[in-house]
Amino acid sequence: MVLEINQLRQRYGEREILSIPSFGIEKGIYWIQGENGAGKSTLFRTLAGMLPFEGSVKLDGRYDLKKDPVEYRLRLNLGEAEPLYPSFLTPADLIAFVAEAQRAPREQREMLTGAFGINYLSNPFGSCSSGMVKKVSLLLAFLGDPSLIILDEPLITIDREAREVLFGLIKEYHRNGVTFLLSSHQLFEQEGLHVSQSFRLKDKTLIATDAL
Ligand SMILES: Nc1ncnc2c1ncn2[C@@H]1O[C@H](COP(=O)(O)OP(=O)(O)OP(=O)(O)O)[C@@H](O)[C@H]1O
Repeated sequence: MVLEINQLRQRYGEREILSIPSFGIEKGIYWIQGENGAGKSTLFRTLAGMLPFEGSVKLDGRYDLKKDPVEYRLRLNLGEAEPLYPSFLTPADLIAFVAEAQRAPREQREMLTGAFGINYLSNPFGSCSSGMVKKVSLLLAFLGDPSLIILDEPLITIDREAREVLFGLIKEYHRNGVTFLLSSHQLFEQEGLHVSQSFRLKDKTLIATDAL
């Protein structure tokens, strides 16, 4: 299995947000739905190793988030819904930093920068449009050699052209064996993206739904 979750519990203070007894997915493209506040972003941040949690999460049947934190993080990339970067930082610096951390080759970095048409790499984030910030965050999610890419609300603020680039990359990476977890309040099927299965985050857990 690409991703395996067991007895996952997540809370903010006293308030429990997630309680997932078990969940697993094989290779594919998955759509995670859920009402506002259901806990999608919390789940994604937990899976990306950004929040402490109870339970276990494993990638590729062997990399345990708690026991193999570096190997695990090299194989899971998260594109956040509303990325926030320090205003003084430039896209060029951030891309170089993440590329190094994810051991991404220079050609991949250049291919992605070109694909998203990201110019003005040296202007700090403070002067970038929200669409540009989002495009940089999406680019970062494709760096390296991930098994799983999680994109939280990837379609917000990006224009039609960037959306086409994004769907092209998802399809290409998927052909090369990468699994995707996507959340969106918009329908992916209308964009020509075939989703393997869809899940709904409800009552703190993930439930399979065939109502696509
Ligand atoms: N850092 C935090 N501290 C305390 N509570 C939080 C924190 N982040 C999120 N929450 C709460 O946890 C719940 C789940 O939030 P989350 O952002 O994960 O939901 P979501 O499904 O991504 O929602 P949306 O579709 O609106 O983006 C919400 O009630 C939210 O207010």
